[in-house]
Amino acid sequence: MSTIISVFDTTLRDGTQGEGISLSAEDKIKIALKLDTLGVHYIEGGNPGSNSKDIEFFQRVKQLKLQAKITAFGSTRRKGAIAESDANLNRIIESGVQAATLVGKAWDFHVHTALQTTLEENLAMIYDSFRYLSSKGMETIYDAEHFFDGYKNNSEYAIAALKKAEEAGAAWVVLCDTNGGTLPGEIHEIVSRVREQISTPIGIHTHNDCELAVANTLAAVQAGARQIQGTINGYGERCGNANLCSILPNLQLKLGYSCVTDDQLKLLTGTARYVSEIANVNMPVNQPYVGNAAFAHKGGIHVSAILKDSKTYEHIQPELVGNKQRVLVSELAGQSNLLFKAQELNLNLNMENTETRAMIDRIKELEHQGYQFEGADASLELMLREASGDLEEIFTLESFKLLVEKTKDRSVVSEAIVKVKVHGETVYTAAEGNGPVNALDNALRKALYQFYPQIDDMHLSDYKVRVINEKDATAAKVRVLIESTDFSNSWNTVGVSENVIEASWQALVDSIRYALIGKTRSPQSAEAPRERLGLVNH
Ligand SMILES: CC(=O)SCCNC(=O)CCNC(=O)[C@H](O)C(C)(C)COP(=O)(O)OP(=O)(O)OC[C@H]1O[C@@H](n2cnc3c(N)ncnc32)[C@H](O)[C@@H]1OP(=O)(O)O
Ligand SMILES: CC(=O)C(=O)O
Repeated sequence: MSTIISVFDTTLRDGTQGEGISLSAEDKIKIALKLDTLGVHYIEGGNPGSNSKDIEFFQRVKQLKLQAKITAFGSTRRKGAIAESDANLNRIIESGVQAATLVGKAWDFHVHTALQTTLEENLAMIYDSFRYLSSKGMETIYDAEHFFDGYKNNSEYAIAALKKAEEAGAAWVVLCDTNGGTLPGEIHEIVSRVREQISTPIGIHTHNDCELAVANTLAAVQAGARQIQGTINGYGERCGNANLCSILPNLQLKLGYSCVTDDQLKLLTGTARYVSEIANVNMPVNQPYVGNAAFAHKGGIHVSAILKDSKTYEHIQPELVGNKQRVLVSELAGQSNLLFKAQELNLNLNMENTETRAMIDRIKELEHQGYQFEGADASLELMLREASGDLEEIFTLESFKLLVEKTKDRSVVSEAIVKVKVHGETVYTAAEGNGPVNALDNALRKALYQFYPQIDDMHLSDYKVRVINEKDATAAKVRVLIESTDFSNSWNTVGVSENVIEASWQALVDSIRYALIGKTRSPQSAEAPRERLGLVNH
């Protein structure tokens, strides 16, 4: 039977103390539902004594039937006051939650400097506050702020602070590495010593200022802590909190503790991405376990080995945390990368013949010129389909012209004239756009619509230009990356040239070719009358 670890999520409280993170009451509700499905045991919703958004959250969350306990956060009573009249403590009680977390000082230096009171008064503040909330039938959790710094400075006082909370009914005493400056060995030693003196279950709350929050949490658990506090994606004050997305799989898959069920652990990647979407913060691609690149293989030697057995370059099966294996194709690719991609696409690429080697050489040469296929899967797929003879011709370009006009009384208008050949027929169209690329896109679609009406379902969703060799100033090459979407998919294409219009054209054409793979319609069955579209035959 594996040891159960209580998972306390503070994304909605400490997470929102991270720079750039702000969650509405509605956002918090959505995240709480997701956390509940993930199986965390406590969800710290916020600080009802702080703002009305958090008060709204606590009112609304009561209507939901969650498995997790919702906890409200606050601090011990103000110095020189009585707990029963403390506005923040009363707000916690009024919020109607089952559990409360109170932060209280455990470092004598903080008592003198931040609170500017006596050591005795701080102990009384802890005792009174816990006694008051416990008397209201609440489960109380003591976040012993700066516990490790306090213990190193005055261990007797730090332990006395824990004992006061224990005496007053705290269900958990949580040792906080508030400044994030403690090292794993120290954490292990101090937690072990505390266990000898305190019978209340111990929790751990660490910050990531030395990039050790996860390691420190693991060290604490190995020394006997049984509650872990942390946030999704490690959001939190300064450098962040301990990242539950790393802690949960480390504890469960590596150390044999039980945090959530195996099925819930598979929801981890989805939860991390969902929370980052709601928080509007891009997830680092290389985030362990849940990042997009956590199981992405780029080096040819790696890919060659994972094709034989994934274990060669993967420390766990990505599916255990809901992630998946990916293979990137770049100038570091070998034939194995292409073989993997071809298998993924169900393409018959013959590794024995010289064409595959030629294809790798061509990809490497294009990457050298500035193309980047790892961010342009659709352009790569088109190349692979072409090489395996599995690509129908959508159209061929005869010519295009662009006109950009700025007049005194009008804003800038771009016009594109496109001449293409489709199924042997020459089509000539003109269209305006709010920029040259948009005008080209519009004119090309107009030309193709009668043959491929499905083209209406897709649109460009992102357009990025990057100068590749800055030194050459305006003569530099540019790389254009286009993201396109239809109702259910999105895909990326790339173009490179010294001319931004040409680079955009390449990426645009790839985007449209990709969208129309396997969707050719005969001209006879086209639905839209050519006249309506203003098409001219040549
Ligand atoms: C380690 C942590 O992450 S603790 C959590 C930190 N999170 C937050 O601060 C976010 C929410 N905070 C808030 O909304 C506000 O700070 C409030 C509502 C709590 C308090 O606001 P204010 O009354 O305006 O006080 P302010 O924030 O300026 O200062 C904090 C006060 O709390 C006191 N205080 C700090 N810690 C404690 C404690 N553990 N117990 C009692 N009082 C405390 C400070 O001494 C200071 O009092 P002072 O003004 O007499 O010096
Ligand atoms: C309580 C808390 O957030 C800390 O001590 O870091």
